[in-house]
Amino acid sequence: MDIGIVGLGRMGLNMAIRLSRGGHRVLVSNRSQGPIDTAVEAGAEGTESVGDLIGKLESPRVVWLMLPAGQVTDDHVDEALEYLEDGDILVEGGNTRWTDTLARAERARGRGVHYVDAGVSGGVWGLENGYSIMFGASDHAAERITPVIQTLAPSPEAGWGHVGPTGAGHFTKMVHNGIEYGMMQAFAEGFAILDAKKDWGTNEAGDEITADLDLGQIASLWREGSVVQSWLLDLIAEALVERPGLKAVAPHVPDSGEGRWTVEAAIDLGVPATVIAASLFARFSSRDETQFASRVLSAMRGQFGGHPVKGDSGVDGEYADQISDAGTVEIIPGGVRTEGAASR
Ligand SMILES: O=C(O)[C@H](O)[C@@H](O)[C@H](O)[C@H](O)COP(=O)(O)O
Repeated sequence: MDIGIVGLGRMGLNMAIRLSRGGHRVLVSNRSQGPIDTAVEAGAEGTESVGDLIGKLESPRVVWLMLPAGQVTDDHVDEALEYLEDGDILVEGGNTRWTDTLARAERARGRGVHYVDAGVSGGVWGLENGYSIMFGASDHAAERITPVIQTLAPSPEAGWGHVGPTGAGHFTKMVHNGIEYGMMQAFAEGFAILDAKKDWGTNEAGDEITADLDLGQIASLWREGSVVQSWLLDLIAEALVERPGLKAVAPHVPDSGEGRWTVEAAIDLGVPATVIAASLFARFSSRDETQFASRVLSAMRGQFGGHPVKGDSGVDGEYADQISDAGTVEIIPGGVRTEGAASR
């Protein structure tokens, strides 16, 4: 069938290619020309603008926006609605906040345009493996877009679904990503514990035995037969085998909003989401350069207990007077060991 794809970033370009390979007539529009050329090589037709793309589609038209969530998507929804007509379908496949989707669907309804919100998972691997697609739509729009969904999905029968009315697609994808945060955090913490373990007691001669665990080996062996086997684990195994220690990766984890919205939804609905909330806050901690909360904690301990307080440059800090009273400070895994410290 005819479909127009607007936005040829990491996701949109691969989706356009997969749809072209699947035999659909795919028209593409993008701000820069390079991705258009790549899509055209794969069988798509390039266009000059959103208006040009919509003008060349057969009615009733199906236009799929695949853009970064937020203002860019909002602007393109309005632009597309200028050209779309009664009975046309506008699909929005970004990681959009579901409440924004409802507002945009309202604007589309005012022009007689069916609005479909598609949660699309699979990342850069989707081109070859297919995308998991969860979409919200009216029954009419769902039926009309099913042929393209089946081509994008891992198979025509599986990995996709019409999950509810408009809004339900992005709501479902939001929760999917909340789960993703929790699973990622659990794997990350498990491997951090494995990485920290070095001491294995003493041998018969009384010598201490120390040895690092091979995390790449452990991740790889878990891939087959273990309860925690998963695609995320596959990716961890590849990363740890190729880059042991991950020294080139900064311990700084961004987020695009889905985890925050999942926690907000949990609060609105009164549903406990302890793991997802903790994993979201762990990402915030990774970016907290000031570590102010930890400074407050350490200062309080120093004040109420006379416990040693480590300064920014070793033991010489703002609380150096307390430190000298307390003795030397040594940071050890799992806590602070002090020598000669007056303790209560
Ligand atoms: O299902 C997926 O394919 C991913 O979830 C994908 O959508 C993307 O990689 C996340 O949006 C990253 O989200 P954060 O930036 O919030 O980690």
